[in-house]
Formats: sequence, structure tokens, C-alpha cells
Amino acid sequence: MTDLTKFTAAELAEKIAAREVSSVEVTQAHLDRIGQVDDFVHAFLHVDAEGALAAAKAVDEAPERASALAGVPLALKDVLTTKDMPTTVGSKTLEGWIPPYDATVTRRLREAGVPILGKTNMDEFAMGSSTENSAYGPTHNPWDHARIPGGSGGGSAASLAAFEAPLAIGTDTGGSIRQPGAVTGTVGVKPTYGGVSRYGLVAFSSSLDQAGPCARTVLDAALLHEVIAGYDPLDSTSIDAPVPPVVAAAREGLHGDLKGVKVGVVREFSGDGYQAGVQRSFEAAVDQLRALGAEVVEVSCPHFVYALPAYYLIAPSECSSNLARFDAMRYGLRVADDGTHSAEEVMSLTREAGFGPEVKRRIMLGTYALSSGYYDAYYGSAQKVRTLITRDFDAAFERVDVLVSPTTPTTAFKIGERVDDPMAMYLADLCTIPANLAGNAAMSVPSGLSDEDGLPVGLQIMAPALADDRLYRVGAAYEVARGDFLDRLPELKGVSA
Ligand SMILES: NC(=O)C[C@H](N)C(=O)O
Repeated sequence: MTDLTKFTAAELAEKIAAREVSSVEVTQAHLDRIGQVDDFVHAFLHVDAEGALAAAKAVDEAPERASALAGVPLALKDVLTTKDMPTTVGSKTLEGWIPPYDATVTRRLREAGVPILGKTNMDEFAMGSSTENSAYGPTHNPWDHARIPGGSGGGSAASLAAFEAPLAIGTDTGGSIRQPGAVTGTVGVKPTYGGVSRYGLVAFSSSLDQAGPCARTVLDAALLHEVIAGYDPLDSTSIDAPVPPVVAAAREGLHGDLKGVKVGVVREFSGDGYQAGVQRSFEAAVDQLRALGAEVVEVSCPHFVYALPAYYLIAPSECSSNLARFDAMRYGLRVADDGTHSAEEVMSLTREAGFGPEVKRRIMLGTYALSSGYYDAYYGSAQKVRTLITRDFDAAFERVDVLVSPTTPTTAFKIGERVDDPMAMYLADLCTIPANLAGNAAMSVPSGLSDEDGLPVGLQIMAPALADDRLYRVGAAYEVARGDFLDRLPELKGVSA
């Protein structure tokens, strides 16, 4: 029998629409796959077989398709609220919390007839680059069990690479969609800030957080992008503008022609600290873009090298304020509530017990950066750097249509390798952070496997705000030239094939 987990989302959607297969069959096939491999991968924190199958059945019984993805199941990062499933954000603080409302992204998925298989693992409050900061244990990279799947959205990316889901949702504050995409050989897109509603996205750093699509192909990501994007009055930073024509752009890209497209290679993102295999994969990808007809030039963005330090002032500052709401009174965990402690003691003991070390580190960094006397020197300077980075992008986009770089300096590192070295962990986002600080759109598309270690490498494509469609055109064209490589994914332990 055909293995329904091996198709793209676009193919599955067509088969379901033509009633060649039912959504129930497709959803069940993925639930079975999760049952077979997830003890090994640990991509999911919660699986909702009943809910997913009920949604699938509703699609099968509906007279009309609710969307282009109707019936195709999906894995949802556990940072987006779901009123019928727990939302833990990878933290003990919210263990068992069932939100009273759906995030706008969740609601749009349901309205589009997309069955939600479950919630995926993540670094606690999306702080991390390896999923090792999850309070529920790490996710493993399907390419190598001993390695990280990236973070914070490692669960979403791993679920795609392990064929547990054809589509997933991630969120990207500093790279949490793109870096996991790169190290698992999957596609991840951070849409323009404001392009996808943040309503119901548990906030880490509100001026940077952005939900986006994760998939195994560029066209699949585009189809999902179109379902979740668009203006939402419930999010004050949502952009009231038409969604860029991402699906049409992906289809155009599939013709494999990039004549007339100008591509800028970011000079600052190469050299020391970049693994040789990553560098070679990137150079080969640039050659392929050229072969597709693109005009390639080198572009300097001199302030990008300050993006990482600026991010580690801005993101922790916003986090220290956002996470103040976890006070043991309103949600989730409460300890020491035995009548012998004051309310303040209960709050502080609960925060001590509920937050992991990385979250505490960021709250302290942020509180320090915002404190009077230091505010101008730290937070204020970081905001100025943010403006300079935006100007670098503006200047670059006067010359080129898109910018490219490796998504990450290295391939997937070993579990445990960077846990005691926060700086090394932070460096995983060196190339992804500028797009978050400026608010523009960026994608990671696999550029095959590194010739050094046989692990996936990501090509990052960046476009101006509200020009997300450019990512899809270039990404899809490149993908055709690159060819398939997921068939080289090692067989997972415990899977009988
Ligand atoms: N949330 C993100 O986008 C991830 C980033 N690695 C961070 O730890 O902040």
C-alpha cells in the first residue's frame, strides 16, 4: 500500500479533493507514523488523535473544500494556544494549562479544514536553539539521534523530517523557524513581521515574535502561509495589507527561471566560524541561482555583525516584561500555597520552581538592561543598532531583490555540546537575527547535505517587508535545481518501513 506520509502537502490536498483518499486515511497514516517513531524522535508534547480524526472526518463529509489544504494534517508548535489541548510553551510553569481560547493561527487552521495532530516540543518560552531547554526533554534530529533538531521549534521541524506530519507551524523570534529548518533539511519561513497574527502566541519578545509555515517543500510552505496570514484586528501590530501572492510566486519559481532577479550575497556572513561544509554548500547554491539566470552580486551590510548583541538586549528586555505575568495567580503552576507564605513568597517560589535556567538568565539580563541608569547604555543602544540594521537592509534592497546567506554557521551539533556555553548556543542564530530586528521576511530552504558530515545545510533567502513572495519564487526555483535529498534520510529506529 502507498505510504501516505511520503507525499507533499500539495499532493495530499489534491488527492483528498479528488476523493482518491480520505482525510481520515491521511490523518490516520500520520498518527500511525507518530506512534511508530515518536518515542525515538520526541517531536510531540501532546498528540490529539481524536480531535485530528474528527476534523478529518468533517472535511471528508463537507460538500466543498474549505481551503487549498483542506484535510491535510499539521503539527502545531506548543506556543500557540489551543482551547482543546494543553499549551505548555515547553515550560513547567504552564504544565497542563488548557487555554480558554484559540490563537488566530489555530482558528484559521481549523477554518481551513486542517486537522491538528498535536503540539510540538520547543525550548522553554522559545528561548534556545536546540530544544534542549524544553522542560519535557529534548527532541532528536531524525538525521542523527545524537544531534539537536535546532530550536526553539525543533519539534515542528523534526516532525516534518521524520514524516510524522506533512506541515507544521513554528514561531521565529531570532531564528526559531529557520534554524531548525536548516539543520533538519526542511523549509521554514519567517513572514514579514505583522504578516501573521500574534494573537494567542504566548509572548517572548513581542516586537520580534512571528509565526510562520514549516514544510518539506517551498510550495507546501506557501500554501500554508496563505492559510495563516492576513490582517487580524486582535493583534495591534498586524498589518492591514493584502497577503503577498506567495502561492503564485512559488508556482512561478517551479518553472526554474530566475532571469531578471538580482541576488545579493551578504559579505559579513562568511569566513571564520563557518563550517567548511556549510560554506561549500552555500557557494554551490549561489552557483545554482546564477545558473537559473539570477544576477548575483556581493553586498555589504556592515551592521549585521552587531545584530546578535543587540538581540540579546532587546529580546531579554521584552521577555523580562512579558514573563512577569506568570505570577502563580493567573495561570498554571503554584507552589508553597499552604497558608504559611505571603502572596509575594508564593509568586517568587513559583517562578523559582517553574522557570528553567535559560529563562531565568534572560529575565535577569533583561531586567538589568532596562534598569534605570543602564537603560540608555544597553537597551537604548540596542534599539539604535536595530535602526542601523534596518538601514543596511534598505540600502541593500535598493540594489538587489533578495539577499542570501547560509542559514546557520554550522550543521546540527551534538545534544549536550553547547548546553553549558550560552554564547556558543546563541551563535546558531548569527545569520537569522537581522531579519527579525528589521521585521522583514526570510526563508530557509535546504541546500542539500554538507560534504563534511552528511548533515543538512540551509540556504537563507531574505526579502523586504511585505515582499514575502520573492522568497517563494527564488526558493522554489532553487529547490528544483537542487533536486531531492530527503530520500537519503536514515531509517529511524523502530520503524519497519
Ligand atoms: N526564539 C528564537 O527565535 C530563538 C532564539 N534562538 C532565542 O533563543 O532567542
